[in-house]
Amino acid sequence: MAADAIVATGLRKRFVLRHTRSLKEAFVWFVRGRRGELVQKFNALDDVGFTVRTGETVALLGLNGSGKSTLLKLISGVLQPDAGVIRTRGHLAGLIEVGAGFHHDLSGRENVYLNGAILGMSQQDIEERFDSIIEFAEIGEFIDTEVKFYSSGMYLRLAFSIAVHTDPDIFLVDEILAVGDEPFQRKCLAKIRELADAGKTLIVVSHDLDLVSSVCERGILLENGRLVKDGDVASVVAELRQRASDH
Ligand SMILES: Nc1ncnc2c1ncn2[C@@H]1O[C@H](COP(=O)(O)OP(=O)(O)OP(=O)(O)O)[C@@H](O)[C@H]1O
Repeated sequence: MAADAIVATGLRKRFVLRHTRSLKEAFVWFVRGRRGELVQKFNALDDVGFTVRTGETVALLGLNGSGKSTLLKLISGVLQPDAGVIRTRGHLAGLIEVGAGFHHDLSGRENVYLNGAILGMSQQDIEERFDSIIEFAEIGEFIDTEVKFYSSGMYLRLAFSIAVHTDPDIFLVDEILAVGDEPFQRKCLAKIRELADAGKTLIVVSHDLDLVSSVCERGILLENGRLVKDGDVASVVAELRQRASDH
């Protein structure tokens, strides 16, 4: 039986909704003995729990602001939950914020080494995979150009290529297809399917419901930070479409 790749229980993430208060509001708050909170907070995720088995392909679905990216960031460890526990097993990689680990003043080549190291590759791993990373990214002669001059598509290509070359057990994908052109989207998709066929665990966030239906077997639906449905992708997509039309 497959092991658990991700176990999440009782996850809560709170964000500040409003920082600024008028001087009067701040004064009233102060003279009333600082009761309540001066900043207004809300739960971007509230009591979210689920288990993903190794090799499962899961789509995180929901309308804008429902908490999908926040959940992905908790899984990746970029953010820590305010309550609850998240555990992952194996090497994790993915595209959460495209090129987040990139250093703007460094060239593509230098960023491959930097990013590769951040994602857990040794110097030797990177050297061995370097040509393949560049070839997949189709960066060509721009490899020695500083990445601040890259287009958003070029950024995406390089970041995606580095991430897939780290040989992850769990691959997280957030709206990857948004900035890539069509040929590159197809290539990414083929790579993602290849990872899924190789038994890797995939977590995908996308508003392209046809795409996630074709890539993922399971769907998790979030609404206002709460998990409202978890099941086979077709039924969860149908539920989301229903809720969206009632919206
Ligand atoms: N760093 C932050 N500080 C404050 N609020 C945040 C922060 N990150 C996210 N939020 C808020 O948390 C809520 C959930 O955001 P999140 O990006 O997870 O939603 P999403 O489902 O991925 O949305 P979308 O489909 O629009 O990408 C939103 O209301 C968002 O404004």
